This record gives sequence, C-alpha cells and structure tokens, in this order.
Amino acid sequence: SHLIKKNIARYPLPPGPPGFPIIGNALQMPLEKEWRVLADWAMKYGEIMHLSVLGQHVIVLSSADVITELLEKRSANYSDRPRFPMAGEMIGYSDYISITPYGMYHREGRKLMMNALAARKTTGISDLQESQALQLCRRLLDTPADFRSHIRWFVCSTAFEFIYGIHVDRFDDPIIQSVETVAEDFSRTVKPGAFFMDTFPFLKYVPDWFPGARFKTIVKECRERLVFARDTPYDSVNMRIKEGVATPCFAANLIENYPNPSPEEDHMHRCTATSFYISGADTTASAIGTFFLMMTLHQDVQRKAQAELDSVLEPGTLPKFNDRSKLPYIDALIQEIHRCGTVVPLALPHRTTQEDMYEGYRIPAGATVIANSWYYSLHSGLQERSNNSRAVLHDPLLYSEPETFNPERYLSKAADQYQNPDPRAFAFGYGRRTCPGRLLADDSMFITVATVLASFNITEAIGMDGIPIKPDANYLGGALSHPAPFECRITPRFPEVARLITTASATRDVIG
Ligand code: HEM
Repeated sequence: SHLIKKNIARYPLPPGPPGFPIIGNALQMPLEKEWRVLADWAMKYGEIMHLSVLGQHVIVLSSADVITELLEKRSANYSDRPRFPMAGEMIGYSDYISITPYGMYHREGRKLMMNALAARKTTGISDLQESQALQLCRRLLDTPADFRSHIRWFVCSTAFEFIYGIHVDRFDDPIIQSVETVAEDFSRTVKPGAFFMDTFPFLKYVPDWFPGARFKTIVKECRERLVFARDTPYDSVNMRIKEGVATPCFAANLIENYPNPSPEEDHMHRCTATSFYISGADTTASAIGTFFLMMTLHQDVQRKAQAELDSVLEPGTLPKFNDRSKLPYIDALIQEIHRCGTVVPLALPHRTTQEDMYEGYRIPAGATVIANSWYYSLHSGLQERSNNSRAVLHDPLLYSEPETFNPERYLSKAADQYQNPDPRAFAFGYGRRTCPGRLLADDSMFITVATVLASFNITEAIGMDGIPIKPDANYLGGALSHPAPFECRITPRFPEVARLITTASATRDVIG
C-alpha cells in the first residue's frame, strides 16, 4: 500500500481556477450564493474541480455521476465532516449529528433518529402532522398575511411536540424563539468560510479584550443559547417523567429506554434530540416557503394540482396521508419544489479520510468535498447565465429547460428513464451523511401542500395602488437557502372552507 500511496502522489489534483500563493482561491470565494459561482467554474473546469483555500484542499463535485461514484459508492472514505474550529469546537455544534466527525458517536446518534422516524406511521407522528396541517390552515384563514410566521410555527411546533411532547401554541413562545435563534446561528456559522475564525483557526487563541475580538462575544452568546435550547425542554421532559405526567415523545422514549445513562450518553441523547430541531425545522420551512412562492408565480400549476385534489377527495373532506398514492401531480409538484428551491444548495461539506484517485486525479486525505446540488434562479440576467453553468439539479442534460418550473417533467418519465431523475435523490444529500429526516420532511411537504391547496387559492398580493405585486423569487442564506421575504394573497377556495377545517380538526382532536 506504501507503493500505491507513492504512486497516487504523482497524479495531478483535479483542475480548478488558478489561485494566489498561500491564500489560494480564498479571495475568489464568494461569500453569498457560492453555488452560482461554483456552477460557473464547473462549466470551465469540469465535474470535479480543485480549489485551494488557505492551504486547505477543497474538491467540488458538480455532476450526478461523480457524486454517486465518490460520495455514495465510496462512502466509507467520504463521510467525515470538515472541522469547524469556531462553530464546531468553540460553540459546540460538533456534538450534533450534522457536523460531528464520522465514527461511533455519529452512527449511534443517526441510529436513534432513524429508528424513531421509521416508526412514524405507527407512533402517531403522521397523525400529528395531519392535525398540525389543519391548524396551519386555520391560521392562514385568520391572518393570511402572516403566512411566513405560520409556516415557521408549523415546523417548530410539530418538531417540539414530536421531540419533547410539548404543545406550542404561539410562534412567539420564548422557547421557540430561543431554538429559532440557535438554528439561525447554526446556518450562519457552519457555512464554510462564513466566519474568519474558521478560515484562520489561530484566532481561537486571541484573548477577549483584543480589539476586533467581537467574534469571541458572538461565540459565547451562541454557545449559551445552544445550551439553553438543548437542556431546557429536555429537563422538563425528565421532570414530567418523574411526576408521571409525560406524554410519549422522542425524549421521553430515550429517557425511559436508558434509565441510567452515563454522562456521555446523556449528553449524546440531549444533542440528538436537539438535532431534530436544528436540522429539521429551518430546512422544512424553507421548502414550504418555496411552495407558496411557486404557487404565487405559477397559477397554471396550482390549478392542475387543485383539479387533481378535487378529482380524488370525497366532497367536503380534506386530504390525508392515505390519499397520497392517488395524487401523482402533487408528488411531481413536490419534486419540482425541491429542484428549484434547493434548500441546501451545496449539501453539507463532506471530508475524505484517506487519499483517493478518480479518473487520473488525486484527491488528498482530509480534503473538504462539496457537492453542488443547486439549481435555481428566476433572476433576470442570471437566467441567461444559468444556461452556461453546471450543477446537478440544474444540469440541462438531466432536466431540459432547467429554468422552467414544470412538475410535468416527472410525469412523462417513461419516455427516457435517465431524464428528470427524482430531485429528492440529490436535495437530501449523499451517502452515509444523507439526510436522516428525509421521509419526515417529505411527509410534512405532502400534507402541507395538499391541505393548503385543497383549501386556498394563492395569488399575487395587491399593492396599495391596486396593482398585483409579482414576487422576484430571490434566495438568501448561509448553508441553507431561503426564499427572500415576499407577499402573497391567500383566500379560501369556497365559503365552507372554514367549517371544513374546524370539523376536520375537531374529529382529529377527538381521535387524538
Ligand atoms: C426539506 C427538508 C430537508 C432538506 C432539504 C434536508 C436536506 C439535508 C441535506 C442536504 C443534508 C446534508 C447531507 C449531506 O451532507 O450529504 C441534511 C443532513 C441532515 N438532516 Fe436534513 N433536510 C431536511 C429536513 C430534515 C428533517 C425534518 C430532519 C430531522 C428529522 C433533518 C435532519 C438532518 C440531520 C440530522 C442531518 C445530518 C446528517 C449527518 O450528518 O449524518 N433534516 N439534510
């Protein structure tokens, strides 16, 4: 093996944009919407590229083939995460599944999550999602203009109820606000290069009083918020178990199944519970946000989806999970939402454990490996440019006219099985790091999309001047991408909607 290693060392690194001595491509790395620039570079340098950022090897993968080969087939070597000195070690996120190094701790945490989610149909999670979707509609009925905070309420309260058995009625509940901030902190600080700290790890040793050391204060605040969000709800479940009044939930199950945890186990359980929230709420909210945005922009798609619902549902009823197999257009719509509004455009960075070879190129050990899953831009200007860039969900070879929002592309698949692959195969990441919450997120999307479209029309908001406002479909964000704030008009499809929602939720409450 020594010989093989020596031989690999002779092979070149993959091609990439020329950098400067020492800092490499650091100055060329955009701080916003990196996926667009990386997609442009990929057109020039190919599906596997090498960048050097302050001595760190970064390998960018931009096609389904190379991603499948490396991140999936060779996943044993591509499943570590880069270290984030600030976010990971100083704030403490490295104990949470999404960026914890590959190994036992990671495997155990994932297993706990996957087991809990595999049983979702029988343990009441699906029932919870159905009733939460009705609550969401009731809120949309009462205060439609606040739809963005209703979406956030929906994902947060569903997560809280499932993890801690705590019912949260209001979005401005202090505990929800605190975990929301933690999720934002995470997205901001985990983005590679977002913070100088993670680019210049030695700054970790700068004393607090040093001018410009404000990041130390930020780290301290982030850390305190994280500890609060991790322990407050978990402790309350512990308390309720002692008092004999706990309701079934993920945390209560853990506490009951492991009656005498070691301090390490207890810490791991707390972090795993919080991981559901940190990784699951913001992501799902972004995808639901894209749903509202796309419905505002594409009335024809909305009409078709509603026509399908009307043809399948008994009059006077709202959708349930049982209806899903009869709603192929709704499923195609969800696929197109994942493609166009890619929530995690660059997945999360992976890291190689050992040196590797691919098509004559050397991939160093410890390299950061980024998969460019992104597709999307409705931006004028970028629309032309986007034809020249390359990334999986945006690859014209896979999805013809990738700029067009068109759910039908998935329905005519029989014509060519290699065209229009299900975007969920990319949108949830890759290999042994693929999103463990995928099916839960997919259920949330289905029940929200179906219930909202059965009940409401979503159209452009009307400005003060009486003219409809067309949202400009811009995306913002750190590691996660969100539709920029926009307005839309949400009106009941027919007069009995209010009664329908009330009756359906009342039936649910009785069953629950
Ligand atoms: C639309 C919703 C969602 C999207 C688009 C999404 C996407 C992703 C992506 C792209 C990754 C990175 C995979 C990789 O590194 O290759 C990921 C990781 C992860 N997601 Fe999700 N996710 C969503 C919802 C959820 C939900 C609901 C949960 C919780 C139940 C969740 C929990 C996680 C966790 C724990 C990880 C880290 C996995 C690991 O590092 O092993 N996600 N997700």
